[in-house]
Amino acid sequence: MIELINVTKKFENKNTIVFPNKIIINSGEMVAVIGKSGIGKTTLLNIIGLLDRKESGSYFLNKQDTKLLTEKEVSTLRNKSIGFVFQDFKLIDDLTPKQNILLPRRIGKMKSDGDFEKLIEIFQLRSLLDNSISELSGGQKQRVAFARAMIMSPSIILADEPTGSLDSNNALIMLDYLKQLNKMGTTIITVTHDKDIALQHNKIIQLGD
Ligand SMILES: Nc1ncnc2c1ncn2[C@@H]1O[C@H](COP(=O)(O)OP(=O)(O)OP(=O)(O)O)[C@@H](O)[C@H]1O
Repeated sequence: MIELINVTKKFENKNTIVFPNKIIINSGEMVAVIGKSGIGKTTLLNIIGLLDRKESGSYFLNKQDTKLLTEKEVSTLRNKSIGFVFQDFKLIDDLTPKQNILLPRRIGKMKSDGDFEKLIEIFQLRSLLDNSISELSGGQKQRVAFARAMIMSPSIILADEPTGSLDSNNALIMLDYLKQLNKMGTTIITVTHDKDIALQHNKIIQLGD
């Protein structure tokens, strides 16, 4: 369970974002975060994903006050429990798609490849595994990013505009992947500009008016 109480984020240049007083996301929910450009959607994902810990207010993750976690605890939690799909994918160009997908397992010093085979089937990546990242289309990069986000079987997936660079057909396929994951119990939090995509989630969090 994710619980944010009176959270605000002040950037060094004094930009301040005030989030709703209470944001509660239960385990197993599939939630869309919407709101106009610049309102703070990505910032919210960064806070929930513990990438940004300099917010004020309280953030409880599974009843644990995240302010009390050490940096080491945070990086273990992030690697094991939270999968990110970033707006710009953040794939590593010097690694192949296969190496990118397996990177969290290597960082976590895991000997097995986990669900690698299953994920490359789901995301139809077999023929691309040893290509260069720069040769991939936006949609292909997005599928690699998803497989990497899921390789640790995280309990939470945070996806920033996961359908942003896809045509409408592939956007629906991506949404289906998210729904399948959610059916298996994964909490999904999707930032999206697309009202139709948002309406396919169980809950919508609107930032701003
Ligand atoms: N590192 C930073 N330093 C200063 N201001 C920042 C920083 N990151 C974000 N901001 C500001 O915080 C606000 C929220 O940014 P954020 O990226 O979270 O918005 P968003 O709702 O995700 O926007 P978009 O839909 O355009 O992606 C914006 O006004 C942005 O300029």
